[in-house]
Amino acid sequence: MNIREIAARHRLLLGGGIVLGLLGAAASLAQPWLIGRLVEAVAGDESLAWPIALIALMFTADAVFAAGHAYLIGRAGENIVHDMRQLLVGRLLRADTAAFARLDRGDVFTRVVTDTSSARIPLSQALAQIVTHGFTVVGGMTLMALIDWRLLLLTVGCLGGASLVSLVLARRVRRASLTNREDTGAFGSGVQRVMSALSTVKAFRAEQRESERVGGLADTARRSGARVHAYSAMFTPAMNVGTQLSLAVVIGWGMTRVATGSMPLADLTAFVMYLFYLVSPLVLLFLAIGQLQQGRAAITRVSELAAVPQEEAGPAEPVVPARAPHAGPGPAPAVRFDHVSFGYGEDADVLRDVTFTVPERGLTAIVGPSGAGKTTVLQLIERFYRHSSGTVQVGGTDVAAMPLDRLRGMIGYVEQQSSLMRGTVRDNLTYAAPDASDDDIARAVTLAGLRDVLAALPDGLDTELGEAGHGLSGGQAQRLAVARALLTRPRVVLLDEASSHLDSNAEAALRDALAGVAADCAVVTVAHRISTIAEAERILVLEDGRIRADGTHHDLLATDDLYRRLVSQQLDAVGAPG
Ligand SMILES: Nc1ncnc2c1ncn2[C@@H]1O[C@H](COP(=O)(O)OP(=O)(O)OP(=O)(O)O)[C@@H](O)[C@H]1O
Repeated sequence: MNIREIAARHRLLLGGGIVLGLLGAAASLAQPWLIGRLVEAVAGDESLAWPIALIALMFTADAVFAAGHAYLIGRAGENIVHDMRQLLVGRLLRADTAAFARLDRGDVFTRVVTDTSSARIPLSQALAQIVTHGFTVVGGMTLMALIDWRLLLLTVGCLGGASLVSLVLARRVRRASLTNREDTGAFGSGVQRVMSALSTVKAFRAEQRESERVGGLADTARRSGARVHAYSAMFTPAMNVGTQLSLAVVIGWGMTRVATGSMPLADLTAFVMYLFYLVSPLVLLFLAIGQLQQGRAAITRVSELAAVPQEEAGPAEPVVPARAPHAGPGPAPAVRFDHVSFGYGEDADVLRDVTFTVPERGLTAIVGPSGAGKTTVLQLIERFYRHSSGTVQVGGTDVAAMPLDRLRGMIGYVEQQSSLMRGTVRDNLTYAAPDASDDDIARAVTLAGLRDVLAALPDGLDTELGEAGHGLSGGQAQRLAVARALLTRPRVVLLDEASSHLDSNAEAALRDALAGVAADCAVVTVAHRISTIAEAERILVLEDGRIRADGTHHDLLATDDLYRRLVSQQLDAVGAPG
């Protein structure tokens, strides 16, 4: 679905609004003509009751239709904004991981919140105004031509010049407002950037520098916004000059003709009234053209974001391979990599010809120097990225042949950085299983070694956490993330251990938790701590994107230099034998 289809979905409301607008315009166009008849009735000493009653009826109809028009168009506009926002949020949540990573968060925020609001204007308000005011202008001019075409030519001559100036201004407004939208997006990005790293800003005493930098962005947005207002502000005066000029000319020449008897006074009165009635729709028509131009810039920005590449959802049902993928005895391995290679974008491969198997149960640790590709392995299991060659299997099935939803339902992922959200501990814990029973929650909490932590919190499970789990220590947050991953009883738990060191109590709690979990399912952990490494039944040593060695802690200590080095670095870091 694209933006125009969204607008088309609300065509009934829009159409209804436009019809009411046209009826209102017709009612207002009838008024000068009726006033002309009133002047005739006064001059002819006829009854005034009918002309006055009709004029009152037209005023009332005009007001009622105008109110109905504004309501229906406003409502259609809000519906369009809502649908655009839903479309964008849906597409962002299902965006391809690599494409999403390239987006600027602040700019995305501006597009979803502000640009959707502006994009509604050309699709509802400006569109309706162009139709109804266009009708009033054309209708008014036709009636004026019927009264006196020579006076109309004079009027068009005076107003035409002003209209040309307004059209030029409309184009300038569009360009200025596009720049202003970009500047506002840049300001949003600047704010987002500092807000997401506020403690870094404080720790490096960069408050003043950042405040000047973000202030500079706000100033750029102010200046381009002022330019939009400067051009917009010239619209009405430009039209006013045209109107005043045409009024002076029409009254001057018209009165001369009335004096010579070649034009009835009633016709001149009606003509001058049409001229007055025409000015406001004409100004609004040009303003609507300006708004249309401004809104087109917003539609472009919304459409660009809606085109963000989407993650492939995989087949609706698992594809049954011709040959059973797992031919060996016993249950299928939890995870299997078979000659897998992968690179981010055009860059060189980060993983090269990686082959390993993770058994159905137990703890498998992945170790290796920084940048070796450990986190990337976990991300390929989750299918955040597609590997370029080889096969990745989870539970004996190729991940490419599985519906994405089912694949991720089999996995519990604990990220390296705190992945908690603002909300209560319970909200965070039950994120993947909102209907989890109290028993299931208690089990996950116990397995993750969180019972004592929860007991010490002021409101237990209902304690409110701040942004990114603010209110818990790093170790507690990590164990809460483990409990969350366990709640759905996944087949495979992926844990990306933070490289920072927890205190020894927290470390022991996490180690016990992992041992408990690994008795039930497969745990694959990127391990930095010697305590985790030593606990693992099997260790994969990754170096520069390749599996260099695998085996138990003791085997590897005896056979692999890099492993010995990694372990001794860890021992140095913790200052105690593992
Ligand atoms: N989103 C990404 N886009 C491009 N390159 C990336 C991306 N993520 C990681 N890389 C690169 O891939 C390589 C492997 O990164 P990865 O995060 O898997 O390493 P790691 O072994 O987990 O490192 P660490 O122990 O420091 O967390 C690195 O060279 C990194 O620069």
